[in-house]
Amino acid sequence: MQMVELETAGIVKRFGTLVANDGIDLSVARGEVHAVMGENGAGKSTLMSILYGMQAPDEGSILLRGQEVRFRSAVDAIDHGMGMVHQAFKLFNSLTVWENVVYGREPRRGPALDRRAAIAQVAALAERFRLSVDPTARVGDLSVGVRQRVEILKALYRDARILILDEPTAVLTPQERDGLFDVIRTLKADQRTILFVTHKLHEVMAITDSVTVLRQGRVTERIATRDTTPAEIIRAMTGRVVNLTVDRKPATPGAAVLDVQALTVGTGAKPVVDDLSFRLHAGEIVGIAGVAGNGQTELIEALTGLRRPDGGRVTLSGRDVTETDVEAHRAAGLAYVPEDRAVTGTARAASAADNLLMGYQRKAPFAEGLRLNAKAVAEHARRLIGRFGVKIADETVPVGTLSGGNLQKVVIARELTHQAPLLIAEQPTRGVDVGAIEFIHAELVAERDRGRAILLVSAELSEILALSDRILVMYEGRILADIPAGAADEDRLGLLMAGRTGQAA
Ligand SMILES: Nc1ncnc2c1ncn2[C@@H]1O[C@H](COP(=O)(O)OP(=O)(O)OP(=O)(O)O)[C@@H](O)[C@H]1O
Repeated sequence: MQMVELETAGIVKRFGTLVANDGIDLSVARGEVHAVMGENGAGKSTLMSILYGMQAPDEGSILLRGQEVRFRSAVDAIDHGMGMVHQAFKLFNSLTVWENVVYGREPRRGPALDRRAAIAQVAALAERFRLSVDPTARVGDLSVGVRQRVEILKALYRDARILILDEPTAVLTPQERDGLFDVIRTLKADQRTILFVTHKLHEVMAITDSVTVLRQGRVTERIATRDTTPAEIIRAMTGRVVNLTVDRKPATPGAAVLDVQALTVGTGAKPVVDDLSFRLHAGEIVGIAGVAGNGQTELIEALTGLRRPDGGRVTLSGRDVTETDVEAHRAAGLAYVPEDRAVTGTARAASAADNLLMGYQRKAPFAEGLRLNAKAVAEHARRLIGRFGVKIADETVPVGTLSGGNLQKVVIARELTHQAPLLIAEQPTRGVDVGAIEFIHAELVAERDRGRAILLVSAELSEILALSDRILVMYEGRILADIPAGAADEDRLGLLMAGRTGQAA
């Protein structure tokens, strides 16, 4: 009989009239990898933030190894052996790996920080848990996958017995994901307990021992992974059957909507975007695959008017927009779903209605002279909230309190409903649940079939493969390969994304 490491009994958390956690019982054995799943807004993040001491529950209790605990803060939770790797890493980019890991708990020799001991301890910890990382490297120079390892090291350095991983694979390549899974296995062998929050069913099946499914703040399923199936988990999450494959006919591309010629961002010997050319046509979805940090961000900034390129030309619907700003790009026919929904995608303090309108307020039927037609704005918002299944009380609520996935739906809803010839969608389904992924994918394909040109940037290779008619692989600022979707698979793309053309050919 395995020992129970973590238990919750009847956890309740309310926000006004909304019950985010409605009596949650969780039970996780020591050394278990336990998945926590549920639709957007089901209450996963709320529960994790309670387990990590960031919020106090209104009711219920947490038991660690049979003892009831009450965390007063995250520091208190850490002192009790809790660790958490957030989706947005909390590291200092200008500091080294070891400085980040020991920060706040530095080994000392007398009053002075013992640098050598710190580096040695971090190196030993990395070796023990097979977290390959150079302790003296600067964090800002590291890839996303390695930075995630630094976060895990930070938790282990504080002797985390229970590690919460919040959608840890969202930004990883397949190879990095496999590396993370190896680390998880090593942690498990050392009797560490893992809570794995994810929307990805294949990962749950691959790495976890058991699953708790939440729905509207309640547990609808608690089962050993080997005794269940993805379809059963989906039913527990959504109460319905979800189609995981995208129905899609071959594309019939029309005229070029976006023409990028010799685009360069950055100067010097190695620009971030390096002499890059491609065309995107009406009625096709072109996917950009690449490990974060290979120039995709800068490419998209240059294509959307957020940044002036240092060379080359961008033509949108026949207009040269190279030197123009975002507004001019929008006017020429750009819709844009940005990667960072919380910062550039939405205004957190503004209502859902305002967020669903943003950027389009001067168009009919919303503009009435210099004023807004409030009725049209509200109706438009209510229609989109219903159609996209945004979980929100009504359109007047500020979007800052929405769960991550619901915020993403707001951005997608806004950008899909305006008939711009070009849609640039960055990580369109990051953090959204299976049901919403099914819906968003079907909408993107429908938009393509209506003749839109869609540029899809995604770290999710299965998404690139499911949707793209053509795939461009970016590596070090260049397009390393331009392949028809039929000729691509995860392994080949993974190798290309790591810059390895030889093996992939
Ligand atoms: N500070 C807050 N104030 C008001 N409501 C909140 C707050 N935090 C969360 N909520 C609400 O609680 C519910 C649960 O949100 P939570 O973030 O826990 O969901 P989730 O399962 O993590 O969703 P996702 O998969 O989208 O991240 C949502 O309806 C959300 O809008």
